[in-house]
Amino acid sequence: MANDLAIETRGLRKTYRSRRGASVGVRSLDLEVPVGGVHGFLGPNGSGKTTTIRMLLGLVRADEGEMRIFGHEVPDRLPAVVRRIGAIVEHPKFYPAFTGRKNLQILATGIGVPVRRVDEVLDSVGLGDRGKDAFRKYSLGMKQRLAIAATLLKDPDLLIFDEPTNGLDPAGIREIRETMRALAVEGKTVLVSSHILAEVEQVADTVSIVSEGTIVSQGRVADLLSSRTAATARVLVADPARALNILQDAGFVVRGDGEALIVEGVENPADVTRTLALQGSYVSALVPHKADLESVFLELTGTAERQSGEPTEGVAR
Ligand SMILES: Nc1ncnc2c1ncn2[C@@H]1O[C@H](COP(=O)(O)OP(=O)(O)OP(=O)(O)O)[C@@H](O)[C@H]1O
Repeated sequence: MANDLAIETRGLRKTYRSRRGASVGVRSLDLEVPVGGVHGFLGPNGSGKTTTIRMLLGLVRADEGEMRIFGHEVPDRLPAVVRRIGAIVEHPKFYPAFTGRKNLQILATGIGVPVRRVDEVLDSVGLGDRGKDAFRKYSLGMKQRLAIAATLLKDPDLLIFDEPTNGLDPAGIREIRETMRALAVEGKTVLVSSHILAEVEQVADTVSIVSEGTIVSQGRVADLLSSRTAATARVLVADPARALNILQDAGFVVRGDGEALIVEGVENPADVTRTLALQGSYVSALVPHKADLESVFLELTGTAERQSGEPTEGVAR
């Protein structure tokens, strides 16, 4: 297994059994999360993200497969690596009447972390000047950032956040996103699960896309997109009707789209501009049509959450 991975799973399988029958949590799940940066763990509801995270943290037992965190086999070697992991899996409990700072001081004392660390972690999540306010006065986004601050007390190398933006408004989502980005800049590895692609797309360096309990694609966001770049170009010219004929005569598959032309199967955009220029038709703009992560996600998972009217940001469950 590779050393440059913060998390690695091989052939992970978990089936939940009850009197009502069996339900597959994950099946042959091979996850690879590189060290450093934000990794988006993406998939529709029920695709197995929480099950995977709970298995990694030793909260649920896998039926089959291997898991490693920073090279340590888990759950067997979890004690060796647990100090390097901070996780939010469920809503953490804080005392509503105590200030954010007081809540963290209690936690720090409980886990043997120097209390001076509290102000550092409040600063890290942008709550430095709100630490003296009572927890009950916090917005949902601030509550969630306090939860993130709590996971930072031990100064872990790996942070695992399961749907951290659930229930937050767009401003809260943005704050969490900025917090995750800042953690990645500090050199941490952040695994963040979400079923709302737009939340993760802007912040993730790498992603894995899970569908029905198995990984259907993973890697750098840029690579995932470029591997699926449709070789289609949108071309603007002064005289589209004439340019359309020129390109058709040269063998291009082309159609009109209002003032523009859409040219399919373009391996090299310069071929289009050269062909037109040779006939005295000059291109004013040529925009390659790239796939976005949304279409890749929909294609791979077969879901259409946004198309069914679900908001791209905000509460979604
Ligand atoms: N405790 C459980 N008992 C029985 N089935 C379960 C249990 N937990 C999860 N499952 C099933 O396992 C599958 C994966 O669920 P999981 O919660 O891991 O998905 P998820 O991707 O985290 O989805 P969500 O975003 O809705 O939390 C689902 O079909 C779910 O119904």
